[in-house]
Amino acid sequence: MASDPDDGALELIPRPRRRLAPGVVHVPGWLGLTAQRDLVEAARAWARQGPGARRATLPGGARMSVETVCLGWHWIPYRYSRTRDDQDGSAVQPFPGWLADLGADAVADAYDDPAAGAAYRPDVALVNSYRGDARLGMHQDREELAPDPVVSLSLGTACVFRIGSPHHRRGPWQDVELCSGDLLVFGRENRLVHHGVPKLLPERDVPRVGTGPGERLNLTLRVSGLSG
Ligand SMILES: O=C(O)CCC(=O)C(=O)O
Ligand SMILES: [Fe+2]
Repeated sequence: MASDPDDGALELIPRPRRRLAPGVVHVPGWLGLTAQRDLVEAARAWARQGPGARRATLPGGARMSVETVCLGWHWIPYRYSRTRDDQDGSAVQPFPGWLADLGADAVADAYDDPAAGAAYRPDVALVNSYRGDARLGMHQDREELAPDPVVSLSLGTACVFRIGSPHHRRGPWQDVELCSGDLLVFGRENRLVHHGVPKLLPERDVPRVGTGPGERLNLTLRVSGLSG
């Protein structure tokens, strides 16, 4: 991703890119400030449209603490729909072509594999907003029928991102800090890795990207493998 001129000042201590496990790559500061601000603005517009973002209800009746708006396919625990069945039933918002292009760049960069990037056409995004004590329990992203990687982009307040293995929901796991602008890709043999967000790190400085006080936004891009 092209960097923009005021990015360097924020990275006083450079954080190197890291391969956390086979197919799992963390690229700190992948998005420049302008791109971060543009994405936050886009996320605000998506959350204003129609019935807006919502805290999804889990099958047991509990509500998630994270607020989500979906693009392309609407995710309801644990399935996809073209309509917002747990809201007003309206059609899900379209998945923009420019976001698919961004996802393709992300995969190409993270895997250092232009062909993998060119082949990547995500058609689902979950745009998650975390505030206060919001967190996300350990889970797998497994409602998709396609094997393609998941691209995650973080904006605003930093968090602890916990990543384990595809085989066990409990540890061992690694805790990684995801900061504004960071890219994380998980795919290949770790496409079904267990992961979650146990807490936000609001004490961290956050670049002014347009998120609310203490707010973290995360976009996950996925290939549904669904048609229709
Ligand atoms: O917020 C994050 O970093 C992860 C989000 C996530 O795992 C999901 O939406 O399935
Ligand atoms: Fe996930």
